[in-house]
Order: sequence, then structure tokens, then C-alpha cells
Amino acid sequence: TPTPSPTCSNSGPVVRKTPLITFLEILQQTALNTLGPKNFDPKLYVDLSLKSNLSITQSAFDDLPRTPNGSVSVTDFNGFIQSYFNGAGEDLVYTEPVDFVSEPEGFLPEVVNREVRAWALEVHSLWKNLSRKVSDRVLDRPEFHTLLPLAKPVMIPGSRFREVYYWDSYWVIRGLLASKMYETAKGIVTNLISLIDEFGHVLNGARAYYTNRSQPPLLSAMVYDIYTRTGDIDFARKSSPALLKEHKFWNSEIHSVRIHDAEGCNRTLSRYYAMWNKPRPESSTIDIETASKLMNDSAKQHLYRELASTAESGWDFSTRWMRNGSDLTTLATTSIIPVDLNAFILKMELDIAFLANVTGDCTISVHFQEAAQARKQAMNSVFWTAEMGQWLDYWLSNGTTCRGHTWEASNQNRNIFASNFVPLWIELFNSDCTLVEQVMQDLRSSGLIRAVGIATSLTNSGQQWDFPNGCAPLQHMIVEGLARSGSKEARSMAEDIAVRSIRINYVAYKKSGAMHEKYDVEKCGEFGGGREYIPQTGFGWSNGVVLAFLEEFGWPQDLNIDCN
Ligand SMILES: OC[C@H]1O[C@H](O[C@H]2O[C@H](CO)[C@@H](O)[C@H](O)[C@H]2O)[C@H](O)[C@@H](O)[C@@H]1O
Repeated sequence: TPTPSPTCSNSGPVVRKTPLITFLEILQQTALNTLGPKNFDPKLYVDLSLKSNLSITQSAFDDLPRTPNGSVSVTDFNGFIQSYFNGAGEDLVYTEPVDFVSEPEGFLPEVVNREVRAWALEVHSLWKNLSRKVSDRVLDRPEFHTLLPLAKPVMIPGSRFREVYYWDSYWVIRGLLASKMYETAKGIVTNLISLIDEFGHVLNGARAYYTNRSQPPLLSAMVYDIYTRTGDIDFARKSSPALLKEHKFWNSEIHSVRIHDAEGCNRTLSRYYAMWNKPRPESSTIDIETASKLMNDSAKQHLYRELASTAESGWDFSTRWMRNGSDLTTLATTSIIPVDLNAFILKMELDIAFLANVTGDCTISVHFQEAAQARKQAMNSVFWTAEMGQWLDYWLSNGTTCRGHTWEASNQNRNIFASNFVPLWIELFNSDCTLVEQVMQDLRSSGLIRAVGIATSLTNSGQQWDFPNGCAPLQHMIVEGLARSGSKEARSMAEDIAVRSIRINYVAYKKSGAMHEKYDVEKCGEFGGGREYIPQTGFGWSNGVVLAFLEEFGWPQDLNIDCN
């Protein structure tokens, strides 16, 4: 009989919340009560920084005149914010990237179409808009800020995302490499490593309220790509200890799950699991509202952990994680072993083995090659379904048996998500011609490939990680996996998807003057939407993927960039 592990229930770890965050959440709730829900973004309030001590600020807040039902007037509230806070984002200052030039030597040599080349240079110049440095004020008084100090400049995604994000940084770096901005790319990695040194993992984002979770682990992929471009062995060597530490984090007791498979072998895989059972501070008012449908505190705490764990997945939110696709309270992320997370950890193992080999550490290299083989077998055994030609997320029954769970085919989630094809990105899979043939056929008939890109899922739930939204990371991993497979047919399919994806970015940019976080893959030039916040522009990962695609496939003179 499987023994339920304590870490499979609600009783996992919870990191400490700072007094500043606690206060800013109260401020956030007051802002909602005072200003109303129209155009309300809860994250704004936890991004404010103090002008003076928290105790002084708190007592001024307590002294605000209140009506009998406890509300504050709009004038008093706005006056208080003005007097006691610096604006959100003011603790990050613009900085010109040291290695930015308006047209780098050897920039996108295969892009010959003049119109596309001019646009690519505009996208390249957006790095200047997204480049920031943490202000010295944060170093002087860290307790006044939720922003965390980082030594090197950062690239922010854009708009409300005014701090560095973990997995976004991978596609930002891919774009920076196309822009030949190697120093900036290395600086981003140095910052992320400093977070591992301090917290034991790369945070979701560089804010005090993100310490309770990570995001899809792509640090090794950043180091690998920078190393293969620059040959900087010292950089590879310096990064290695952090990668080993990160590998431990993703295989820790809370993240790892053991499955007894159909052949009678024990397999170990990983899941998302946030160290948190409270509302996410950046969305506190929203999470409290969602949880208000639940009756008891224990059910609420469980939901809060699921909400934060879903944010750890980068896919916040999606029917992928919900028992009932129209009810967010049925999120069950901690009871799911996700295909893409394990593909990322497999890549981490392969990258560590590669980098250790380069830096002459044979023991580590052999150890991680073996770990990669074991994970590949586990992924084949737990996720792969030949009949569908996809890897399927695996659901643990009732979420209580993460140790010694016995595999059952009925626990594979047969719904189609773009993440079912992410293993294609990993060389251990895309080097197998027969497998690529099969997966390619199934991707073609999956319904995910739409007029202007790959849809996230087939379910139109209104959540941002569902149909008809498509986002840059998913387009990129699937396209790159197909392109690198060595199959001519797969490369041509990859190029076809990349061209559609470049077009949607171009047309939307010309229409709106901005690059977008996500797009509607049904309508060329339309950006995507979805519940928790309004559509954002900027946008780090879209810029990165456009530049990476243009670098890989070029753009001939006679190919039309418009949609028709
Ligand atoms: O504030 C709500 C959530 O916002 C972030 O998630 C979304 O934006 C990120 C930055 O582009 C992206 O990495 C993530 O995939 C998006 O879903 C944040 O990461 C969440 O933790 C946060 O709750």
C-alpha cells in the first residue's frame, strides 16, 4: 500500500513573509476597497517602495480617517500613497546595455528582405527599453523594497512585469545572443546564480514575494547556449556549482515523486510544489476572492499552495492543472507530474554533463549522463503514449500518494496541450528519427497548429495558458526541436510555424506599435488575453524568440511578411 508522504499533503514548507509584504497586502486590499475593481492591478501595491520606516508608514496609515465601515476616501488614500511611497518600478533605473550597438556586426545575416530587416533592428533596439539596473537605494535600504538587489543589469519582460523573471530570461538571452550582446546575457545568468547562492533556487522573479517558489528551470540551458556561442570556459566553470545546487532543489523531497511503472520498475520524476499556503502577495485580493468559495481554512491553504505551485509552472493559469476546467478552486498542480518540467530537468542533467566534460570534471559528467538516461526512461515509461504520439502529464490519484504510486494508464491526461510536445526540444528525443516522424504526424493532426502559430491547448477556458493564446516559449521549443532533429521534413514544418509566428508579431507590432506577451493564434495581428491581468507589452520573450527565429531561418527578399 502506498504510504502518503507528509510533503504530499498541505503540510509542506512555508517560507517566511516579510513585515513589508504583510503591510503592502493590507494596502492592496484597502486600495481595492477604496478605488474599486476597474483597472485594478494588485501587483502595483506590492511593488511600491517605502520613503521612510515601515513603522512610521504604518502609523500614518492607521491614522487615516475612516468611515464607520472602515473605508478611506480616495483623496486620503491617494495622498497617503504619494507621501509615503516611491512609485512602482522607481527602484529599477534605466541603463544602457554596455554591449548594445544599433546594428551589430553579423546581425541576422540571412534576413535580406529590407522591410523585415528594418523591423528586426527595431526589435533589437527594444533591449534598450527593457534594460534596467537595481537602484543604489535598494542596496542602501533593502528593507524599504520588495525588489531584491542584483549586481548586474537585468532585462525585464515589460509593463507590469518590472523585475527579472526566471524562465522569461531564457528567451531574452536567446534574443541577446542573436543581438550579439554577450556581456548582458552573462550578467543575467550571474544575477540568477546569486539568487541560488542566497535562496537555494532561482526565484520566480527577483522580488521578496517570489521567494516561495521557482519557475521552469532553464538556467542550465542559458549557460549552455552562452558557452557554445562564446566558448567562455571560465563562465561555464563558475556556473557549475549553482547548477548542481539547482538540480538538488528540483529533486528535493517536495519536488520528487516515485512511480512504480507497468514493468515493475521504480521511476523518479519531479513536480511543481511551492513553499507557500497563503494568497500570492502579488495577487492577494484575487486569491482571497477565489478561496472565498471554500468552506474551511485547510481547504483554503491547500488551494493557496496550488495557486502558487501553478505560478511556479509558468502556466498560470490553465485547464491543464484543473480537475474542472471552469473552476479555479479545483487546481491540482501538486498532484500532477508535468511533461515539460521533466524535459527541462532532463536538459539540465544533459547540460551539466556536457559542461562538466568541458571543464574536465569526468565524475560529475558520467553521473549526470546516467541521471539523464534514468529520467529519459522514466519519461518514456510514465508519459509517453505511442498511440497518440505524445508525452502526457501524469495525474497522481487524489493528490495524496506521491511516494510509491503505482502507474495506471487512466491517470495520463489525454487532453492536448503544447507541453505534450516539449520533449521534442531535447536532443535525447529529437535525435531519434523514427520518434520524430511519429511525433511530427501527431503534432500535425493535434489541432494545435493554427493559422498563426501553435495554440497552448484546445480548450477555450478564458485562462491565459489555454486556447486561443499562443506564447513565444512554446513556439520556440517545438520549432527548435523539429529544426534540430535532422529530418528535412521536420525542419520544413519548423520553418513554416516560425514564419507564421514571426508574421503575427510583425503585424501586431505594426498595428499597435508594441511587442506583446502572447497572441491569438487564430487571428493574425491580434494579441491574446486571459483573466488575471490585462494584456502586457514589451515583451522580453517575444522579442527574443523573433530574433532567434530570424537568426535560424532568415527571411528571403520575396517572402511576404504580411498575413495574406
Ligand atoms: O502576477 C501574476 C503572475 O504573473 C507572472 O506570471 C506571468 O508572467 C510571467 C512574466 O512574463 C511569466 O513568466 C509567467 O509564465 C506568466 O504566467 C508571475 O510569474 C506569477 O508568479 C504571478 O503570480
